[in-house]
This record gives sequence, C-alpha cells and structure tokens, in this order.
Amino acid sequence: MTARSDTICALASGGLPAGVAVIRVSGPGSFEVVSKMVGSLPEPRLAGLRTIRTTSGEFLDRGLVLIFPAPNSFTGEDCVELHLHGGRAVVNAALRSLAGFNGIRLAEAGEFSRRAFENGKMDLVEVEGLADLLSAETEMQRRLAGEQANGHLSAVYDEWREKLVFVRAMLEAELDFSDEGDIPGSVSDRIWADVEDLKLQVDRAIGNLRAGEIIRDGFKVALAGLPNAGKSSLMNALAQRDVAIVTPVAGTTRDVVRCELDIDGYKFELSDTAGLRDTDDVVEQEGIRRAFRTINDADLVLHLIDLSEQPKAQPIDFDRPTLCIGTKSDLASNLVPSSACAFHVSSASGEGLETLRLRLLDAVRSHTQVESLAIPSRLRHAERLRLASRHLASALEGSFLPLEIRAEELRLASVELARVTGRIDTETLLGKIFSEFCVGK
Ligand SMILES: Nc1nc2c(ncn2[C@@H]2O[C@H](COP(=O)(O)OP(=O)(O)OP(=O)(O)O)[C@@H](O)[C@H]2O)c(=O)[nH]1
Ligand SMILES: [K+]
Ligand SMILES: [Mg+2]
Repeated sequence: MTARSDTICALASGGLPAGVAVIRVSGPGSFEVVSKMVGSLPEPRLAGLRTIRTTSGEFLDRGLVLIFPAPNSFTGEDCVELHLHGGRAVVNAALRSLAGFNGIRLAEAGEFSRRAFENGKMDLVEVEGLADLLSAETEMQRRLAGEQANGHLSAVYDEWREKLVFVRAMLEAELDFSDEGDIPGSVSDRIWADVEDLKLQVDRAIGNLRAGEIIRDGFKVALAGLPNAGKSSLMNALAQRDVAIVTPVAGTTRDVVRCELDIDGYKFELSDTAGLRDTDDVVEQEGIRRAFRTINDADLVLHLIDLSEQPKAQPIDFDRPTLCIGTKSDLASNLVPSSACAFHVSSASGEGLETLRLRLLDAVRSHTQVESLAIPSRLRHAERLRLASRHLASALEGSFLPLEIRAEELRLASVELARVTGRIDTETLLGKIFSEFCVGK
C-alpha cells in the first residue's frame, strides 16, 4: 500500500517512572535522525550501548539502541528502539529531541500498528487480537487474544476463502464443460458438498461468538433479590474488598454497582442491584428499573434468599438462567434449608463462598465449550460471517438457478470473508480499530 514519507516516534513501554523506557521510531528517516543523536548505529537487530544526545548535542542519557531495517520490523518500515532510563524527564527530553528534527513527529494512537497493517505485517484480525492482548487481564483473555494476534484465527478465515476460490475455479471449469454439453455430475456433487461443509463451519464459528465474547468481555452475573437479602455483602465478599455500601436499611443499593472477578482465568462482571419490592420512593423505583435491566442482560442471575427471613422470601421468576442461593447461613443454622436454594452462603463467615466460585466456574465453562480458541469474539466478525453464510445458503438453495448466479453468490461470500481480515474495503473501519490502541503501539 502507500509508502509513508514521515517518520514517527513515541514511548512504546508503559507508565513512568520505570526501570527502562522504550522509545520506538518508525519511518524512512529513522536511521538518519537517531544517528544524529547517538553517533554510529549498531548492527541490525543487535543492541549497542550508546550515549544519547539532544538536538543541541548535550548529554541526555546512556542506553541501548536497536535498529530494524525495513521490511523486517514491526511496522515493515525502518525502525529504531531506544532503551532509556525510565524517568519522565529523560523520556520527554528524548521525544522532544527526536521530534525536533525535520520529517519526524510524535505518533498518534495506534499509528505503529496501522503502518504494520498497511505494510502487510498484520491483517485486521491480528491487529484486533494485538489490541486485546495488550488489554488482557485474565489468563483466558490472554489465550483468546493470543490465538487472534498470532494469526490462528486469520488462518481459519483464509482457509475458507481459499476453499471458495478452489470451488469457484471448479465451477468455472464446469461452466466451460457445459458449453460443450458435457457436465460431469460427480464434479458438481463434490463442489456443492464442499460448499455445504464450508457453510457448516462458518455457522459453527458464528455460534461460537457468544463464547468468544464471554471470554473477552466477561461472564455477566447479576446479584438479585429482595431488599436486605445480602446482595451487596456477597459482592464485597467475592471481590474481597469494600465495593458496595452495606447497611441494615432495606433499599440501600440504588445504582447498579459493578466489579470484575477473575476466577480460574475467566473474567466475570458482577453486578449488584437494588432490592426488588413495590415502593413509592421514586429514587428506589429507578434503582429497581435499572436492576431489571441488568438482570435481563445477565448470563446468570444469582437470586439471593435470606434464610433468616424464611418463609417471607418467595423465589422470583427471572427470565434468565438463575441460581437460587440462601444467604446469612450463619444466622440460620437452626432453620430448615429452603428447598428452592441450590446451596447456602454466609458473607459473614465465608461459608459456601468456595462452592459459589466453583458453580460460577461451571457456568462459564458450560457457556464457553469450544474445541479451539481460534473463535470470533467481536460482533464485526460475526456480522461478516453471517452475510457470508447467507450467500453460501443462496448458492446451495439455488440449484434451479443458472450456475453463473450460484457462482456469483460464492464470490460474494468470499468478499465477506475478505472483509473480516481487511483484505478489501477497510477504510471506514480502520479509524475505529486503530483508535483502540494507546500511543506507541
Ligand atoms: N449475619 C449476617 N449478616 C449479613 C450477611 N450478609 C448480609 N448481612 C447483613 O444484612 C444486612 C443487609 O445486607 P446488604 O448486603 O446491605 O443487603 P442487600 O441485599 O444489598 O440490601 P439492599 O441493597 O438494601 O437491597 C446488613 O446489615 C448486613 O450486615 C451474612 O452473611 N450474615
Ligand atoms: K441493605
Ligand atoms: Mg445492597
């Protein structure tokens, strides 16, 4: 694609101060500019210790310099890395000096990755995977993002596209044959069986979107029940910190309070909600409205029932998968356990919390059972795959249609697949995807 004439620089490593800070420079002017600051450049891809000087020749720092000549670099352009002492003033002075030269400027967010994409170093799916990898906090998020960043998911999409190319070539051949009135039926059967198989695989990937989303964005769990059921206390106990206000006053929680949990590498998004009851208090009414909105959006509702209040508490029928849990078991030791409850917990004593964690883990696992983690985790992919699947269906169903039209449907399907990896038609998408990055990536 387009070769860039300008050179960019930015801090590529994390927050300052730090032991080491890495400044990345990319573009045709990289080597010339950096050599003005460090003198002779080291051999490609070998670290060299250098004194780094400002534009006016003053001492700035002593650090490592690495050069990566195009195209063997992250961006595909000439690149340099400066490994400096990670002080704020050191880094600022280095960036100021770099940007002080002609033809070089500070990079915008995601600009290095964008260049890598434009130079064919990564496709869009890999770029998204890299963004996810940088923001991954749990082990499963890291593994999912890894599959995407290292090209495994792209390979799946590319394989489908190649299969379509092959099938279309076979069809072309058949079209030529048919001019001669000689259509080998067996070839035709093979082709459509392959397309059918391909459609199954695409549909399976679409079906895996929710699993991918759950791993990437978290499994949504809502805490629900009557006022004072112990919802906020349980959230605090699970989070092991004071997230939500707990008081003996029924109707304490109004806004939805959220926190994230990491259970065995899976991300959970836990939402504490207002106690559900009839009320004239307009603030509480709004809280309850928000509670239902959260409940209706949850992957799992934990319906808490205060065991010490039995039998006042009746199970509520939520329209979502629900786990009924008895609370305050420390107060209720002499009560008959409610049959509606799967098990009991006490936020005060910690009883049942481990059981609850295991049940949450079971739930997330049953929602994310996939053979491989090379699955879509973004709606963008699923939308394209759905369109591709629809074209495949049209091609398969249209056995009464002229072959040319069925071949055209196959072509449209492969266009949709190409759009996922960004091989065509991406301009409008790019801004959105690269803006997810921080500066320096
Ligand atoms: N003994 C005991 N008390 C508990 C337990 N869990 C909660 N409580 C008490 O029950 C009262 C209500 O607890 P909350 O956590 O505020 O209940 P909630 O369901 O969030 O209440 P609302 O937000 O008002 O709907 C507080 O006084 C808590 O200290 C428990 O496991 N054991
Ligand atoms: K309360
Ligand atoms: Mg509460």
